[in-house]
Amino acid sequence: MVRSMTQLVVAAAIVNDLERPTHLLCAQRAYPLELKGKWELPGGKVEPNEEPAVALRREIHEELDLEIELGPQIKATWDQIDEKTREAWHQIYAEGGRYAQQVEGDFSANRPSDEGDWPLVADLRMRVWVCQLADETSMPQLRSADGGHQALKWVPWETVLDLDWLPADYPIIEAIRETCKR
Ligand SMILES: Nc1nc2c([nH]c(=O)n2[C@H]2C[C@H](O)[C@@H](COP(=O)(O)OP(=O)(O)OP(=O)(O)O)O2)c(=O)[nH]1
Repeated sequence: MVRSMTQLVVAAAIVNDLERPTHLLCAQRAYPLELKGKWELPGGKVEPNEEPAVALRREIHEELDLEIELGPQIKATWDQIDEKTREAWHQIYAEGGRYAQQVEGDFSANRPSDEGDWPLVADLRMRVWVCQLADETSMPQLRSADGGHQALKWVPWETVLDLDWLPADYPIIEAIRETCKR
């Protein structure tokens, strides 16, 4: 198992109801410029010595001012970044930029992980849980302190894959949808 060299990202697939999920909360990135406009799952990088689940609650609190209940983890169904995803990242970073080096990096470092993490660009992997809002009456909205996103929306399973997701997210969103529609 090789994973010590990679940075762990945690993300929440927030659904309207863990028992009967019909909609997924999708977030649109505002930065960096290369990723602006792409959709993703809210979350972010785990800090050194931080528990992944704690990091996820922290990120969701910082970004959306929400408390979440964690449901099942969506484990990776594939373990290597594929050619299509790599191509897509290359296009995004064609002009260079803050993360360009990650895309040029050694993808083979992103090996299968016993924890079920999904491979992203070169030195990132992502752990994903299906979640729901702890208080179902709360309305997700962007905090002014969350400079990272420009929009949020609840999207039904039927159209969720029509969004312009970050390239590595397509198989992840598919797996979330399959799990939730079961
Ligand atoms: N949050 C999130 N990040 C994703 C997804 N898919 C994907 O490729 N990523 C990538 C984009 C970024 O390169 C990285 C997450 O970094 P981030 O910028 O959100 O992390 P952060 O909030 O801790 O912010 P920073 O301190 O690094 O600026 O993972 C996703 O669905 N959600």
